[in-house]
Amino acid sequence: EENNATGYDDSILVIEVFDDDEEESKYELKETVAINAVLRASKICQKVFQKLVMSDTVIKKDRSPVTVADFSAQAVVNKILYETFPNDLIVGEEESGCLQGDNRKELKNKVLSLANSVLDTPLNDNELLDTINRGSSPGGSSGRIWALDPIDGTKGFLRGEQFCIGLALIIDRDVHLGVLGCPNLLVDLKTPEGEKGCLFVAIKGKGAFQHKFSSTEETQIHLADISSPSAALFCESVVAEHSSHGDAAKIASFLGITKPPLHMDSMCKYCVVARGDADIYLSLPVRVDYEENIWDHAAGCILIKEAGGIVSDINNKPLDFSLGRTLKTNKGVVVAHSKIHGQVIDVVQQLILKK
Ligand SMILES: Nc1ncnc2c1ncn2[C@@H]1O[C@H](COP(=O)(O)OS(=O)(=O)O)[C@@H](OP(=O)(O)O)[C@H]1O
Ligand SMILES: [Mg+2]
Ligand SMILES: [Mg+2]
Ligand SMILES: [Mg+2]
Repeated sequence: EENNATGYDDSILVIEVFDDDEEESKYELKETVAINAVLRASKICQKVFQKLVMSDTVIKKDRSPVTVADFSAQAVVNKILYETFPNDLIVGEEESGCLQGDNRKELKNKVLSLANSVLDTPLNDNELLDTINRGSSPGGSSGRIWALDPIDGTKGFLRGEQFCIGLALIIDRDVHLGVLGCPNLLVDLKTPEGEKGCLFVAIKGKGAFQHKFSSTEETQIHLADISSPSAALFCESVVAEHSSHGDAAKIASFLGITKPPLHMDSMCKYCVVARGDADIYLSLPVRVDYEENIWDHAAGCILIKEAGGIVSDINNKPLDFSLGRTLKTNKGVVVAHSKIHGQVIDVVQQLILKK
């Protein structure tokens, strides 16, 4: 009934939201809260997609798109985190600037009713912007910091392709938890007509797991066992401005890779590598001045580590999540099974660093 204001369709809700008080839950509080928040945000994205109109998307200062779904997903996750962990910091991608001003009232109202359509305790008009802006923490090297991408791969979302809701908990510079909701990702890539909607959970020292949105049953996931990079399937961004497709093609050819790359938006790339559907993920700098954001990598990074892989930058340095909102000392990302990561890095260094 809360949806009347938006007219958004509530009939495509397939997610069975994890219950906070589910007794047999094997997850700790921080894990249950993060899963619950990501599933509710995923639900918003699923139900809004069919109804999106042009005016639901705004172009930000950096010329990237943001939609009502990104804002309401961030509001929902921030609200749920704050209810249980009021002292934790949040580094979230979005801020409320675009929702302010008289000409943005309609947009703001849509964001509010969408958020409230999945929240148990609704936000009021005055709370919305502050709740979104709770994601403005500068980050840093101590304490509990959540890294949130309310929609990673907004361009993929708008195309009806891959995107994800990414949430990670960083404690004293180390990622302890990663939760990724991928509403458009096939549960099994080999069954294209099959079910879509996957939730990934990685807990430091405990492994990486996948759930279907339609069930709370989990399966542990691992990278595919691979001994030679030549047999690898590699994935990279759809968007050539985000990752150099030319450099990736050269690296692949040097490694003897013959399979064409899998183009996919968002941290879904980390997910498909983590569960063994692809073997390598390359994000290769296009611009020297671009700093990667922590919310674009933190959840994916722990997922890969817990599934048996290695994540580094192109210089083979681990990603450093303790330096603020961006990965100031890292360039690009190279993900692969621990057995072949070294070989991939060797070729990356020969080809990219010497150009
Ligand atoms: N220049 C540049 N270089 C690298 N990455 C960039 C760049 N510009 C943007 N972004 C971020 O890429 C996020 C989407 O990921 P993609 O799957 O398109 O690309 S990538 O694999 O991360 O390169 C996308 O995240 P969302 O904005 O959440 O969609 C951007 O934060
Ligand atoms: Mg964005
Ligand atoms: Mg992103
Ligand atoms: Mg985003």
